[in-house]
Amino acid sequence: MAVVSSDHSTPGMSCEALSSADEPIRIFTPSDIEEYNTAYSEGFYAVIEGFVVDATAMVNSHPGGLKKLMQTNLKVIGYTGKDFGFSFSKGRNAHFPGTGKRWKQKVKEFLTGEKGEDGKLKSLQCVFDGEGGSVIILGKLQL
Ligand code: HEM
Repeated sequence: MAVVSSDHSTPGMSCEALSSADEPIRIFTPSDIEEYNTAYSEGFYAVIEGFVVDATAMVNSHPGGLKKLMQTNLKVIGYTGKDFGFSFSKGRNAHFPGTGKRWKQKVKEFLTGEKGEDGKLKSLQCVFDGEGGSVIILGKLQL
């Protein structure tokens, strides 16, 4: 089976620095995410570099398989050693550079995009290349 190794790791691609504290952004707590993932058997929220995404559309299409996708929010994944530390560009589960690049481009679009009726930044879809699937960027995680 193919393994995505840390050879693809490109820390400069990380999106964490793009975001500031005073954005009009939807905020989620870890329990919001855990509760959502428990309550909706077909819905799945994940955290990528501190941004909360609806990854339901990836459930049946993640090229690395369902098991790995479902581990996304666990502390064994990612680089922080804590829950919700997943990144496309840091850590042993790093993905191909094109995936991180698309992600960063969409996070920038999200952060500079329109606001919805609630005054918060509107959700934005991020479609990955090929059969890579898609996620919807919703907001930010507050630990
Ligand atoms: C929301 C979280 C995730 C998203 C949106 C996502 C997305 C993707 C995408 C678009 C690809 C295809 C392109 C590429 O390899 O870069 C991919 C492949 C892959 N992903 Fe993920 N991924 C997520 C989480 C994870 C996690 C947590 C792991 C491992 C623990 C993982 C392991 C893999 C592997 C092994 C492949 C390669 C499959 C192959 O070579 O055929 N992914 N993922």
